[in-house]
Amino acid sequence: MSDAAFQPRHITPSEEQLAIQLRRTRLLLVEANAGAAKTTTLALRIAQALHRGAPPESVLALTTTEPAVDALKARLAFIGVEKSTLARLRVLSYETFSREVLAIAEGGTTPGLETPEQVQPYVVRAVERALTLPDEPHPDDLDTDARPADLVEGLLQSFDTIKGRMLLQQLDAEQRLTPAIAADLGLDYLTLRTWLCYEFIRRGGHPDHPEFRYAGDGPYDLARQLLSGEVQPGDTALPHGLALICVDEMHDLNRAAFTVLKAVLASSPRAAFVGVGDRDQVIHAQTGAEAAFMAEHFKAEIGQPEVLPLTTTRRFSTQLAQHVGALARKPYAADPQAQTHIALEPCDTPRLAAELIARLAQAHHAQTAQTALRVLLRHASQSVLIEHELLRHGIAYGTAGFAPYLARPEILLVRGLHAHARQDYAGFSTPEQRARLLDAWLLFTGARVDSLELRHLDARDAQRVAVAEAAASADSTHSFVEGHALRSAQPAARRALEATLALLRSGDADAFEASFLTLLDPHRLAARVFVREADAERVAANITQLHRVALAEGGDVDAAFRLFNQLDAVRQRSRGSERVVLSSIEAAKGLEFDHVVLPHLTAGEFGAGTVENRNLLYVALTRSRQRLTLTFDPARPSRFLKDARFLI
Ligand SMILES: Nc1ncnc2c1ncn2[C@@H]1O[C@H](COP(=O)(O)OP(=O)(O)OP(=O)(O)O)[C@@H](O)[C@H]1O
Repeated sequence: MSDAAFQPRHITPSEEQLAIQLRRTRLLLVEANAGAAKTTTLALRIAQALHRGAPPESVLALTTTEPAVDALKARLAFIGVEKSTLARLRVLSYETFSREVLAIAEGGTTPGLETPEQVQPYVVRAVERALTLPDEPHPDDLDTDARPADLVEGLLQSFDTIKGRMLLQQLDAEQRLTPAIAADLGLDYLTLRTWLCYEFIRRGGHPDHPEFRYAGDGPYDLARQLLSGEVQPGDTALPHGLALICVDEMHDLNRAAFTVLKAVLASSPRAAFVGVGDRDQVIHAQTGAEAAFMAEHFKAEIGQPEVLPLTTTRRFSTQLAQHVGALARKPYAADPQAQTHIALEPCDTPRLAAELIARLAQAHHAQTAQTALRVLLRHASQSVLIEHELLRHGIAYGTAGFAPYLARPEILLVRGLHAHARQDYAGFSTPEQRARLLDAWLLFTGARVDSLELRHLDARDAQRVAVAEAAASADSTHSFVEGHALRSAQPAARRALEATLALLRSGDADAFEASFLTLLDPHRLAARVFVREADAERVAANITQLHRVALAEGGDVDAAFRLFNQLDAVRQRSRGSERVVLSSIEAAKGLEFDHVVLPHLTAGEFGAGTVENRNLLYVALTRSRQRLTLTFDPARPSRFLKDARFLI
């Protein structure tokens, strides 16, 4: 085995980085600020292990999300790890890793459910079961006037916490569950009872594996089996003989993932471990993420780690580091060579901010350097006005973390309402566009496809076939909306949609301005369909923004909708852009961009002064390299601007 240092491409490691790259210690932790080269240094450490002769398959790197997986792979490629080697390394999210281990332990894969809407029926059944169980010792504590469907959102949030923190595994197996114990766990009794019923339904009746797994169930199920001894460290299902185990974004560890990590370490006792994280980047506290897993819990349950520093951010200037340090209330050193230009742009209205962003994007495209401009948004609905402005100027852009506004189901529905009212489907010229439009109609009307000829198919396939047939022409699309989507809509949805259609048929601009949102009532329309209140709010916000944009186009309602159609055609013709991207903050975690624009740092726009919002802002600000542009309404600046000393 050679111990010469791996020589990376593109960078010269600092002494601190080299110390981490070369350290062979069994347990090594690095806690450092955003941009201090944690992911890069983890990549260097992995490359060093390969350089020393470790087979790529003997390296396991775990992290929280798929974007974080991609960020680490990108860093490995950046420093010169060959593509063929990269493909053999195991860089995985906890969820994927745990499900892979469980598939081996259980002898087969378990179906995954992706959305809250897919798990909703199971949660509703669980509530109904909890409310009707015979011999319930505390029936008064289960009293609720709410409909089970209205409880689903809150329950799923509590389930995230129960799973991530492994709350029930903290109790004795024999302990009887009482309202007092529920309160000790920070839950109400109905939630606790429903959780037990939900797990009974999810796991019951299947001898080898659960009926399904939803987000967080991979690490939770594996951790549970590890604690109960069904899977043990050293079992063949777990990898062993690993040379190196790494964890990136370690601040996102929760109890379930930590339990999995402990078993991975115990199964490969000779492996070296390196974990890196930054406690101010915790944005998933609801799933039990806690910085303590890279500090006191680690020490108590795994062992005393060696701790090495990465003291200096390599990404941005000292000036920006001072602002971010003030926000996070911690020291923040930066590379004195790095230059980041910070521009504070007061914009009295969102429209002015959108115009500014369009100008910045245009100038950005005019540069020859292939640099990236990323507009980071707190809410997807904030993109409507900005995208509209970009499209009007023919400026190519992409999106990350959300769909382009003209393709969002609720916007398709509104455009489809207008197309239906006017019997003009010019904006939906291909069968694919009409199929997406019909999917939106079915989503918001709650109408089901119920055709004798399609009875042999399951509900989803039947809908796909029926929609594809109906989308073949504009006429058949119109008939499907009239004869099916509207006719079988739930009565309240149908009333709202028909009233909106009548309004759009009238072409009356004043009525459109005054009554469109009241008649359609997008929040209620969405609340009937989506489980999460946040989703209903998002739908309502998107439609409200579209309405505003339509009004700003002048008095002619039909002309505004024709413009949406034209802009959608522009969007589809342009191949999108990787150089100018509008994105959620979550989708930018772990990444960096030459120019970051953070619009709407205005009171009430970014969110209240909670730790989670502050950490989101911290993540957003620290993505920038050479330029950072912040916009805000000077009459109502966000308090975060003061906390970060951008404003006095
Ligand atoms: N030795 C080096 N010389 C110059 N630049 C470096 C060096 N090491 C890392 N960098 C650069 O520093 C920047 C930040 O690195 P990296 O993304 O690894 O930081 P991080 O701590 O993981 O950030 P975050 O916490 O935001 O995920 C990158 O642009 C990277 O290329």
